[in-house]
This record gives sequence, C-alpha cells and structure tokens, in this order.
Amino acid sequence: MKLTVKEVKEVYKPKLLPIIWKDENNTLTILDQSLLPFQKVYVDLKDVDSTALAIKNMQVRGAPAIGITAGYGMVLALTSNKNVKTLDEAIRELTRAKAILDSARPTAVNLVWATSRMLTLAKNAVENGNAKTINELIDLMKVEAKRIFDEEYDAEIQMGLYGLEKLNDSDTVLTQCNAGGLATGTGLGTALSPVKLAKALGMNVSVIAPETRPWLQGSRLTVYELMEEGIKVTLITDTAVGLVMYRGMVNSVMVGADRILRDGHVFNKIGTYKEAVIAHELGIPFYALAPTSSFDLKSNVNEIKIEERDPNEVRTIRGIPIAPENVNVYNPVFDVTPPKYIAGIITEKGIIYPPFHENIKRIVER
Ligand SMILES: CSC[C@H](O)[C@@H](O)C(=O)COP(=O)(O)O
Repeated sequence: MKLTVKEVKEVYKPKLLPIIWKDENNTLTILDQSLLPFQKVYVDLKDVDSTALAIKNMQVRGAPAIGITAGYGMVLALTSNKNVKTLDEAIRELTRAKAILDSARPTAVNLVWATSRMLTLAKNAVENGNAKTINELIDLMKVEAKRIFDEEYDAEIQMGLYGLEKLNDSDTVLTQCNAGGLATGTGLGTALSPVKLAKALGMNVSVIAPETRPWLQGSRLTVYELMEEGIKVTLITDTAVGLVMYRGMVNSVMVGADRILRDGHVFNKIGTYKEAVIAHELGIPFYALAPTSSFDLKSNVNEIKIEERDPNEVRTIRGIPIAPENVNVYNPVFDVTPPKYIAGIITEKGIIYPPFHENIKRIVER
C-alpha cells in the first residue's frame, strides 16, 4: 500500500536544514556547502548580490536548492532596498534582481524557473491590485518563496515514494554527485529520497557514491549526508564506476538532474553519462529523479550551456597542486545523457517511461 505525503512526514524527518528563511530580520541563512563536511557554518544572505555570489561560489548548490535560494533572493531585492518607494520601482528592481540572479549559474533550469515565477507573481499582484503597498508586495512574495520550498519538499516525498517501487530490500544504489537534501535545500533530496524513505520504512538499502571530481560533491556531501542519516554508504573513485557495475555490486542507478528536455535528454553532474552508458550495457536500470521544475520543454539539446568552471578546480584539490601549474584544462561540470540510456524519469507526478518525446510533455504539463 502506497503511503501518503502526510504519512511520510510522520516517519521521516530530515537531519539537515540547509536553507532557513528568518522572517524577523529578513535574512536567508544557508549552510555553506563549500566548507562541508569539515566545518558546519551557516551564512546569512541579506541582499541580491550576496545571494547571487553564494550561488556562483557554490556555497549553495544543486538545482532545486538554487531555485529556492533565488526565490528568496527576489524577496531580498525588496527588503534590502530602502530606495524603492513605488510599486513601479519595485517591479524595476525585481527585474534587475532577476537578471543578476539568473546569471549566477547557467545549467540548472530551476534558477530561471524560480525567478520568473517570483517576478510574474509580483507583476500580477501589482496589476490586479492585490498588492497596494511595497510591504503588501513583500508579504505576498514571502508566501510564494515559502510555497516554492514546500512544493519542493512534497515533490521529493512523492519522488521517493515512486522511487521505492524500484527498490528491493538489500539493494545497492549507485548515484552521482549529491542529489540529496543539501542539493535541494529541504534536507531530503531527489535521487536520495527513495533510499532515505526505504531506510525510514525499515528496509536495508545502501548507496555507492562516486567522489565526483573536481568539486567532490560525492565524497564531501553525499557521504556526509547519508552517514548523518545512518544509511550505509561506500565511497568510490569516479574511475571505479564501471567495475562496481560489472561486478554486480549495483542494483540500480539513481541520479538527480539539473535540466531535462522534452525529448528526455538529461543534463546532470559530469560523470552521469558514463554511468548511464555502462548501466545500459550491463542491463542495470538507470533512473533520473527530478521535480517538474527541473524540466525545460522549450529548448533543444545544443542550446543548453554546459557550465565550465575554474581550471584550478582540476589542477588542485582543495588548494593542493596535483598537476603542472599551467597545464591546459577543460573543466565542464555537467554532461548530457541521451534518452536511450534511461529506464525511467521519476517525478512527483509519476514515473515517465520511454518513449520520452511522447510521454514527458503529457506528464509534466498534467
Ligand atoms: C538535485 S541537484 C541536481 C543534480 O542532481 C546534482 O547532482 C548536480 O548535478 C548538482 O550540481 P552542482 O554543480 O553541485 O550544483
């Protein structure tokens, strides 16, 4: 019997609180992911520029977490700016804030999705007369930002429940990067949600986490997050992915997504494509898990910008040189997995199966 979202909330409580909005002083407090797991430091964000910088520097990272942060960033655009006196000025300021936030990172679609949603809400509220003062507008925007957070959490529970249908007791799941509660801001996660719910329901499941060079989201974040929740996790190098699958140590692959196109191409952390191809070759089911806010039904695969980051992320590990100082480096941090390798895409609205070009639009727009 399938549990309801409410029932899951009774049996599962997230251990981490990565994003906290404080109404009393209009502050967004984020757990600094660039320092984990060695230091657990919370950082206060009070304006748009510091919010965009925190996204750019990956103090907050992961597609849904970036979306939630950007939503609150739009609130901060007004709460931090005492020069905004009229509703027209407020909309101009929000338009400016959206441009700053949208340029922080290019690949995760949730960023633009969240800022567009907040700007549309503000424009409608002003036009319809629902907001007659700046304070009324701010209050409506706070409600909307919280709604983005709450909807994300509920979606992750739904994804977890659908994902549970693909898990058996004693299964081992291979993942990539960190698609847990740190990446989504809620403490639960997308790809890690089925495993966490399985544990909460008494199943014995474990995870294999590749370290995910160069930023080490796997070894620093996924491993930390799962250990905090008492879930068995084994850390491997990115180069061991093929062997663990070949040796029969993996029952399924579950990864998150930064952007999914209408034909089923999945953009996710670099290394995902390799996992998908090997899984397909060996008959291991490969699932991408993402809320419908991570779908981009308009773009084509070649139009999506794959973020390239600082070459020093590859030349060094946390500041320690591991290559000749000036070696030429190519550091793309996402890749794209073609639909033919994907057994299913797990969303809060259900599991989408091939043919994706027919089924994605139908389910996402439902
Ligand atoms: C659930 S977040 C999206 C992905 O699943 C996650 O693995 C990822 O690629 C995040 O990238 P990041 O560069 O760390 O922001």
